[in-house]
Amino acid sequence: MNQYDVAPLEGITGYVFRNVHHRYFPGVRKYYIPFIEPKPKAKKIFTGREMGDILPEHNEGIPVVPQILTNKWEDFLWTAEHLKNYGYTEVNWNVGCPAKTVVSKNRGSGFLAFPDEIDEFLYRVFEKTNLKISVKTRIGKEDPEEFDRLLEIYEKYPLEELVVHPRTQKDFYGNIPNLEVFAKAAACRKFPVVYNGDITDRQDLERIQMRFPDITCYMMGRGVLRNPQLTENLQKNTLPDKQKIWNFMKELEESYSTELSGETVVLFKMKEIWCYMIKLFEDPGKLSGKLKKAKRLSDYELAAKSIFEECQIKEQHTEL
Ligand SMILES: Cc1cc2nc3c(=O)[nH]c(=O)nc-3n(C[C@H](O)[C@H](O)[C@H](O)COP(=O)(O)O)c2cc1C
Repeated sequence: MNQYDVAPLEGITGYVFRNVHHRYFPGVRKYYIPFIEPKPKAKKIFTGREMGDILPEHNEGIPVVPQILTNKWEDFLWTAEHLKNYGYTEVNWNVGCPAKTVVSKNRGSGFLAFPDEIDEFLYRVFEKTNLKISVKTRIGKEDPEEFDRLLEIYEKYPLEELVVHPRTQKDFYGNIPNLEVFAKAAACRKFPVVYNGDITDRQDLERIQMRFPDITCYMMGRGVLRNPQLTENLQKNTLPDKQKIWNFMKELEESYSTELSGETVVLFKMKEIWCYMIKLFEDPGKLSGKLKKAKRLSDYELAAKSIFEECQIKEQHTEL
């Protein structure tokens, strides 16, 4: 039986999204919390956003894993110990983020260019903590060939699991996931390996699955924004149900309106999801423009409702 995880998507899959998603589409194995950046010198351990995301009362009954973004093992351990105080038993390390601001500081996938430092980082972390540590990685900074050495290092440590997004930092979200390189991770017997990248429907999943029958766990990010029912559709072998997705979007908007202050912020949050969700529909045409231009929630709601009422869900596979 396959299992499905929801990827960390900074600014999107926070606790509000997570709670509504879990209510509508239960059965996700793990929801990853978007990255937390250690701030050992700051007055507050966690920012407001980070705190909102990790509070146990914001995640009741939801399987969540927090994620840390740093290239300093001391800072990782410092934050991980604080997360332990909130009841977390597993922490994920982000060596995948391709954003320029992160990579320029040799963090996220920028750190992949320093394999010896990665080795030292993991050695220190495993030496000093009994928390379960999983890693979310890309296959290299510049070149997919870098993955051989990286995998060799990962295999030295008892990782809880290794999530692999088979692109380099340089690929960003271009090119297609490199399945030849992913095959090397899929052959690993030291720890479970999770596939992540470009899964939007059953067709995508089956393509990966045929090639890697031993991989049973899949993490999905943008595909869940395109179709929030994706995890359920894959679990139950069903197609997207417009009414259910509409109800989900309505409740998400209500939850954001309760948790956030100001119509503009809620509008921004909903529109961000629509950047991906619009690709679920056949020919949204002018309605898509109306939704993008909406300045009030009432205008947004009208445009969103019209798309759900007037446009068919695409049967054919679409790019993300
Ligand atoms: C808007 C956005 C925010 C993201 N934030 C994070 C993050 O906080 N931590 C992380 O490890 N990856 C982050 N990612 C990467 C995703 O988790 C995922 O690895 C990537 O989107 C590929 O998977 P997908 O094709 O299923 O979307 C982010 C991606 C996007 C598009």
